[in-house]
Amino acid sequence: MDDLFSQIESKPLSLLPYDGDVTYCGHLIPPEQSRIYFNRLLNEVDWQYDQAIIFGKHIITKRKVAWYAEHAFQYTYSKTTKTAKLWTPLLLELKQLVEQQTKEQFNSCLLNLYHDGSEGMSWHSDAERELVEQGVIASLSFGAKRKFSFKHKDTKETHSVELDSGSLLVMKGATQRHWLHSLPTTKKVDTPRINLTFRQIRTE
Ligand SMILES: O=C(O)CCC(=O)C(=O)O
Ligand SMILES: [Fe+2]
Repeated sequence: MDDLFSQIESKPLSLLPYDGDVTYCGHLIPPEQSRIYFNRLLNEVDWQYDQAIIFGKHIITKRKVAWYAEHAFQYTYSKTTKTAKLWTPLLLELKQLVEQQTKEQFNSCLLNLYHDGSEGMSWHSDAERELVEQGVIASLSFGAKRKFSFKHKDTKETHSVELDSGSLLVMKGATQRHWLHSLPTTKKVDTPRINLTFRQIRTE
């Protein structure tokens, strides 16, 4: 496992022209290994339908989610509070891969399971007060290739990238302050995708 990176030539691509720092590494994990990770994540993660309160209404999302961390942290978004489950060996293995590549440390991970292209995530930024300010978010994708977009909050400029299976996208610096991101829904994709966003939760 340790020499996985040295086997793969992957020059990260820089996506944003200003006000943020996003890099995309298309082939962090080779296709066959990515397929194995996808299946293991599908079977081993404790997937749940996500709940939120939006305009006072209790909503249950179509996509499934899970949240794991080094402690039973609590995290509030869309007016619902979630408690983290503790790292599993599989998630620790993926965390180690991501930490080696980014030279950063992560203490939690939010996972999303999109059953097909009819499920996505609308425009948002990840700057909840539980997160370290200007912390790094490392996003690992498996399964169906999906478009991922950024939109500047003031200029409305947009930039998109196709997130492939086994790819890593790293968002840091002022990115969350100035840019929104989304996973648009699409009729072109009829297979599932799993995404892991490794995050830095404030501990003090
Ligand atoms: O599925 C993705 O690629 C992105 C998910 C995301 O933006 C999030 O979980 O905050
Ligand atoms: Fe996000």
